[in-house]
Amino acid sequence: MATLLKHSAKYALSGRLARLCVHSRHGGLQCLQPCLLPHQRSASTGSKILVEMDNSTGIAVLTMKSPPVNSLSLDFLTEFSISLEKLELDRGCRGVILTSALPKIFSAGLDIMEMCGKSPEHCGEFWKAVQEMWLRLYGSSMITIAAINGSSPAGGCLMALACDYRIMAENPKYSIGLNETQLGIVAPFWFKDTLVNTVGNRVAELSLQLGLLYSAPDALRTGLVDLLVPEDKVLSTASQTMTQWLAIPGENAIGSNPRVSSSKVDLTPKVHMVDLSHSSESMCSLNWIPWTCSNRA
Ligand SMILES: CCCCC/C=C\C/C=C\CC/C=C/CC(=O)SCCNC(=O)CCNC(=O)[C@H](O)C(C)(C)COP(=O)(O)OP(=O)(O)OC[C@H]1O[C@@H](n2cnc3c(N)ncnc32)[C@H](O)[C@@H]1OP(=O)(O)O
Repeated sequence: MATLLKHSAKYALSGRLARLCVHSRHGGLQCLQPCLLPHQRSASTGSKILVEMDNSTGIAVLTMKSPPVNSLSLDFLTEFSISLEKLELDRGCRGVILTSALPKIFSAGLDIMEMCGKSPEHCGEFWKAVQEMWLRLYGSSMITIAAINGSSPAGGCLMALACDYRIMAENPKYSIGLNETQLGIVAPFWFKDTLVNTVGNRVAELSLQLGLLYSAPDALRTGLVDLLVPEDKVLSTASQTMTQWLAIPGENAIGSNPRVSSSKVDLTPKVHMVDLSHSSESMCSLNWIPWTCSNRA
């Protein structure tokens, strides 16, 4: 299922985002305002996300800047997906580094306020935006690297897992993991699949059943992250790593889409986005009963 979703991700725009993108073409989306910086750099900043594009390297840095904890609200997720889609459509952009402007926090995951006392319609829209974020990141044809410079529980961890590579600050106070069961909720199957793809069945099984949050060193040990570096080196290491990844042949490979790197599969649209909001494990489904769902990998 994850593979299917990944393949469908790049080309599928669900309702809200599609509407906003059309809206933006008419100049109505006020949150993304481009401005030019020296040295072939350009930047666009919304209220929650800063995108800095270096045209000489093809590397964009997408910085989450939504205090206090970069929680994934509907507005945040919408801005995030739009930003990523813009980069996806920019043929000059080949790699994206995802990081946080906030001290000590990468992302606190889904915004709890979005999940309390809201209408079913709002929940549906919110949940669709969560899916969209994941589909866009996981299915991106760009190289994606998470520069994890703070704690990253639950949905924050999912964001990092959806990237191709994870570099974390080696601060033992920072933690990362899918801790949903500790909150009395179940990580949906596609969260689970993303974790299994990274750490394997047994580690994922234990992580999900116990809702484990790993310290940075333990995250490295389990394979949840790929590299630990001193805090002040997270971003520079991510840039260096990105440069190495981008040097791998791919762009001119026979039959390849010039935008799709060698590490990515053919993303020719074949299927449309699966509406997970109607799945039995979705928060919006009438059948969604958290304690009956299994997290077994
Ligand atoms: C909770 C679920 C409700 C029911 C949902 C029902 C159905 C859902 C079905 C399926 C969904 C399954 C998937 C879920 C994925 C998720 O992401 S769930 C969210 C999980 N997130 C967390 O558990 C993170 C909780 N936060 C923390 O651990 C810490 O805050 C932190 C991020 C490590 C930061 O710690 P620190 O000490 O620096 O700061 P504070 O704790 O003092 O927090 C500061 C400030 O931020 C607010 N806040 C923290 N996390 C969130 C959040 N996720 N959403 C919104 N707001 C958050 C916190 O309340 C403080 O606010 P203040 O008191 O107003 O200053």
